[in-house]
Amino acid sequence: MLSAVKKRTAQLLDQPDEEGGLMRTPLIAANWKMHKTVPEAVAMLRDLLDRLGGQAPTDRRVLICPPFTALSAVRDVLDGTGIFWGAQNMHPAEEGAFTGEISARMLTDLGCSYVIIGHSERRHIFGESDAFINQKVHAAFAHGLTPILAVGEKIEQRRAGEHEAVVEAQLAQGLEGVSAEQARTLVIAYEPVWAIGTGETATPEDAQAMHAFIRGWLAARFGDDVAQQVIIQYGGSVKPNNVDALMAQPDIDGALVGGASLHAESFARIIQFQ
Ligand SMILES: O=C[C@H](O)COP(=O)(O)O
Repeated sequence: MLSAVKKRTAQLLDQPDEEGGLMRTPLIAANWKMHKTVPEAVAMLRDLLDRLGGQAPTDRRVLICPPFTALSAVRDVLDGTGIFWGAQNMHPAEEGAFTGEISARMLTDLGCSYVIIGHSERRHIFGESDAFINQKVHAAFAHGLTPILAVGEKIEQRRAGEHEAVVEAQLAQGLEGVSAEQARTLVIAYEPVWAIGTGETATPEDAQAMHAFIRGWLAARFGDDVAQQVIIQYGGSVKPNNVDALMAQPDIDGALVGGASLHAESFARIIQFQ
């Protein structure tokens, strides 16, 4: 039945649709990575809000993940606008001698709703393991943060036909010990590593195929009803000129946007996908 699941946009967030079915509210997220000072962050968001008429759209969810240093200022600008803010990473411990790290408590103290966990740059540049990522997922849930678990294969793994196996292993290990009730609120971001920051996007069909595979895995692990509620974002060179085709795919429920989220004009257009 999963192939029959249609993405539906809601007039009111998180409400059952008119058919009594489950719906997935699209989630468009900005991952600013290591970009923007506080004044730059504030200026971009004011520009973005102007372009959106001062408020988040009601039929899709918008999330900004700035660097830690800008979170407080981002909260001050976004509070009351309906746009969410979150973090790009966190440490799984409550607190302690972890120089340079940030805990879930610190993020919720700043009003964060989401945290990106297991981004490929954390996995491949900073050597984060699936076991460590799994600890972060549990810590996020324990503090009421929604984890955005990022998964995706490298180009050599795709060429070798290993992409589904790679993603399956990342899901299985990253979600070890997660309950069905927790999984219901989860976000997965599929980001093929070869498409990140390269301008090379997966075709809508290739992305859809992997998203359907991920939803099938979630259904087998947590049940169909849970799988139908999980938001699965695509990330990797999402731009104004390709977002519509990507978002038209039935299992692509949102976008995790890097480069094109840094500028108000391009990010506003992505938010306003058709
Ligand atoms: O988290 C975002 C992704 O890494 C995508 O980045 P990109 O849009 O610059 O390719």
